[in-house]
Amino acid sequence: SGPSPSTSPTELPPDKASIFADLSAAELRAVRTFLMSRPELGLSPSRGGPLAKNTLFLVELLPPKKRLALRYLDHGGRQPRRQARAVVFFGGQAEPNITEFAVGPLPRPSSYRPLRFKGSRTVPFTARPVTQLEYELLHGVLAQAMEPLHRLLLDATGFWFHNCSQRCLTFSDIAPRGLVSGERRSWLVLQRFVEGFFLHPVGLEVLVDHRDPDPRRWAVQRLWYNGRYFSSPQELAERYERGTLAVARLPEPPSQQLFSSYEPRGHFTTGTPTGVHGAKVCEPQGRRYRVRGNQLEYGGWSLAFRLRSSAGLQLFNLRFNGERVAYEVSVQEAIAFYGGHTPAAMQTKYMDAGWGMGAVTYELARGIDCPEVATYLDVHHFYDADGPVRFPRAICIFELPTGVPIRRHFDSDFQGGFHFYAGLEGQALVLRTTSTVYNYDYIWDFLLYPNGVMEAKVHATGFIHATFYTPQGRRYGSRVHSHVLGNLHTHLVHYKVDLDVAGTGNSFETMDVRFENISNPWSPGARVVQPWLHRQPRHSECQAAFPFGTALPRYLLFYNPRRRNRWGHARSYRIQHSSHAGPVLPRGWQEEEGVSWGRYHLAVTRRHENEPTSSSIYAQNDPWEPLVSFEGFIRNNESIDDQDLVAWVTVGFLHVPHAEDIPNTATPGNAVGFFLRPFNFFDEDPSVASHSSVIVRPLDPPTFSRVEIQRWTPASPGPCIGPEPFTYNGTYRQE
Ligand SMILES: Cn1cnc(CC=O)c1
Ligand SMILES: [Ca+2]
Ligand SMILES: [Ca+2]
Ligand SMILES: [Cu+2]
Repeated sequence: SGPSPSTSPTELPPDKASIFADLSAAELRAVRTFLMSRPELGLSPSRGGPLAKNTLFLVELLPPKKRLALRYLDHGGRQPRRQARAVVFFGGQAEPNITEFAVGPLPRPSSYRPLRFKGSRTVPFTARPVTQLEYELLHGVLAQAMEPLHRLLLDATGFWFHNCSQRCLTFSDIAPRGLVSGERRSWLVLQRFVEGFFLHPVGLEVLVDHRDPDPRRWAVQRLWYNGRYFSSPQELAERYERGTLAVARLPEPPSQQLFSSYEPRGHFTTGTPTGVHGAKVCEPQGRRYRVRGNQLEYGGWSLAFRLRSSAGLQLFNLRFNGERVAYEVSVQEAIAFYGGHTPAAMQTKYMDAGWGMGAVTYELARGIDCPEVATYLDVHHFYDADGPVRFPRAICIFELPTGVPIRRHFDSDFQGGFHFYAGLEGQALVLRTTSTVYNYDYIWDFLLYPNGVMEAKVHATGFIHATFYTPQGRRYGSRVHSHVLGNLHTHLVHYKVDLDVAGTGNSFETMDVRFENISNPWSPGARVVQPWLHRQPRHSECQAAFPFGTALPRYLLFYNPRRRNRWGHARSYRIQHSSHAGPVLPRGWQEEEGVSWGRYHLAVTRRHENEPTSSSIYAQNDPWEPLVSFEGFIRNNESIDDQDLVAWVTVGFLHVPHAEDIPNTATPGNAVGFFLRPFNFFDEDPSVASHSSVIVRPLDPPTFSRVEIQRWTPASPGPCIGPEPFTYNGTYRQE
């Protein structure tokens, strides 16, 4: 079970990690077969047919309870039962609703039970993510509604909608889908379907109410065209036919070198070659990491990983030299809240767990998304499907030469020579996947360094979510092409970090500097003003929630109050943000309730099994009465002294699109994340165990004609074998 390498043969995963492994294709099928066989559920296939039916939407691993997992991992206890989480859309009932079930035991399920959300909240049917079937029906309703506008669309864009085989229009849908809980009405941005269609809005936006399970009752409620609102397609068509409409006639898109294309155009003035391959990653003496099933080992690090369809990468049982640092580190949610002049722009508040963020993990291009020499793993998702869908090369793992040493020193004798030079070349182990949520591509990385540092990082790339340019739009972003506005938006990403620093009993304190003004002990009458370490133990959850708008202390320390290192310091790990985040909305304003985690740079809570995630797949379509209210994790202000703590980390940045976001947002400068850094956790830098160090000492100073080179790896790494030619498949098929 777990990811299956698309290359080297799968060794049997070590037992321990497999309790966290994603469900295999066979297990996913077994869950579906079992649930489909239960007459009381009345399940129908997801594809085709009416919306008003009961369907199995999502199947993924239901991770074991931490208590049972630790008993198995640390105390030789019984292996926890392997279960699945199954999300069922009961659209075929008089009172449609969504119910989640635990199904097991795997691999041969024989029972299921409902899963309860904290507060026993039920999931309204309107909160469900949009399915492929609903999009097909939306497309049909829109095409029908656009018929009266056929002449306008042809005149203004040269493209059209219905009965279209080429020069077609398409659309991007906006969420949230309305203004209050229970609504399901989406603004649709019409675009010309060319390469990079996200950058080709035509100036028409259409609001469709698609709440009813019967699509025959769906209706267009409003339209916006080139700066004006209309109540129906007929009203807009009449204005056009009467010639009283300001028509935005778009230039014919060129047959090649579209501004939204990656095709090379122009040249660099230096004339340095780009028509040949650049630098590559090389492993001249083979791999220095081990992947067995979903267990990853590198240097002192070991961890279990999975790629859950609902939200993405999730690490478990992170240990360094066999000692646990964290029980879980996982991506929770990624949001992008926009501003703009068009209705779609001002409405767009994307919450990507609601868009299958963990399931849109398309094929990684070898040598581009990851080095050629990386290990590529296939995964299976069961998300809005009728069986497991195989995503080839969805994960890659590789050792990355960072190009900067982990540490080095040149010990000068300040007389033209040196006492010694020493250095340790820098590498990190990278575990990577991507989420392509329509226009945007997130590159999700976890990096393991040999000195006990782990880095979580996300790069944003892909197409900006753009809207039709109007002069008023300049208040909300940059004009990036003749009819295109790049709308401002704030990206926020939320991580769950269940640190277990040398055990589950942890406490939390912050540390920064304050200044003291003391009499100078070696110069009577003089004063010394100097920094000193101001430690602030945080005893309760409210004391450990750091909202945007207040400075985050620079040292955020999680420690085991009963464990000290050799020098008498509490063994700690530090969270260090790399982020330029800010609030997406004022606190408490409508949709902000659905992303209350986004109020805080960091919040530290006591861990609870009924607080497994800070968001959900339902937040996007019902942010107003969120099923998961993160604020509720903090509100009861529990003690966090010597408890099993979870750190909830928010990182992000304000993105004001600019001309250089064309054709795509580029990764340099668009990465945020955080570090987990040992702070007196060890007695010294644990990377001293690495045999990659090199020491050079002069043998005959002051002539320095000869040096002694001490190393523990071969003098030369040897040749690099060139990679095979590039290949790419791009498909992801139900198996
Ligand atoms: C449709 N959609 C949902 N999320 C995105 C990425 C941010 O723009 C797009
Ligand atoms: Ca709490
Ligand atoms: Ca913990
Ligand atoms: Cu952006």
